[in-house]
Amino acid sequence: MMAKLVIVRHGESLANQLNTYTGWSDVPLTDKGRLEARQVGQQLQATGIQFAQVHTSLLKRAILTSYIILEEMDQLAIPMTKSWRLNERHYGALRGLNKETTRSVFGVAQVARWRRSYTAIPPLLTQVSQERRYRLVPLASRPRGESLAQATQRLLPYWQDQIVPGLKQGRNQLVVAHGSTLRALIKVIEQISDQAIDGVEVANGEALCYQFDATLQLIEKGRLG
Ligand SMILES: O=C(O)[C@H](O)COP(=O)(O)O
Repeated sequence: MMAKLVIVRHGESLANQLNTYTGWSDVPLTDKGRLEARQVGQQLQATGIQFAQVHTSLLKRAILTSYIILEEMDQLAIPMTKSWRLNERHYGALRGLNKETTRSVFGVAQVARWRRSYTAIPPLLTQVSQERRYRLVPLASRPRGESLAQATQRLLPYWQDQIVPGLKQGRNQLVVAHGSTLRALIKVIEQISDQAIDGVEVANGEALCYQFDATLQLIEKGRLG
């Protein structure tokens, strides 16, 4: 039995527009971001794919992108799971800072490491988030800043327990998440090395489509649009 996994990065957010580090900041979509979401939804609708389940984060830019996609596909009724494990990599004390400004303060090489290396950890916040949405996440599991490697570790249980079983049963899955958590997922699915992952980018509103067999062997990979 074959199943498809479609992974989509949320549309442009206000922070993307302002070129600031976002991470766990809960920023809204811009009008352009909503349009990007609508376009992905229309492209998916045109393929005729039916999803069994949608997975997204606890951040509204991804949640709203999911809703817009499902609305375009007339599939709003499918089960949706929101998990902190799909949240963007936590950018620690960099969040809210302008990416260009940090290049002039910390240097191009350091910023490139923070943004694309697998193991670089950004400067940490002094406290974990106390927001209500994370109340079910143990304090010790809440990051104050993460490397991509650390974000991959907290994403993996979700992938294994919530996404893989459906794929093995031949049920198509949609994941709407963030630049770095999708890089983590792509790394796991395509078995990309720690070094090579620094060259992987996912744009706002970009969708990748994977086809698996019942043993989770990757049969095909495609890009939508
Ligand atoms: O959290 C962010 O700032 C963005 O989602 C992704 O950041 P990046 O462009 O440094 O990968």
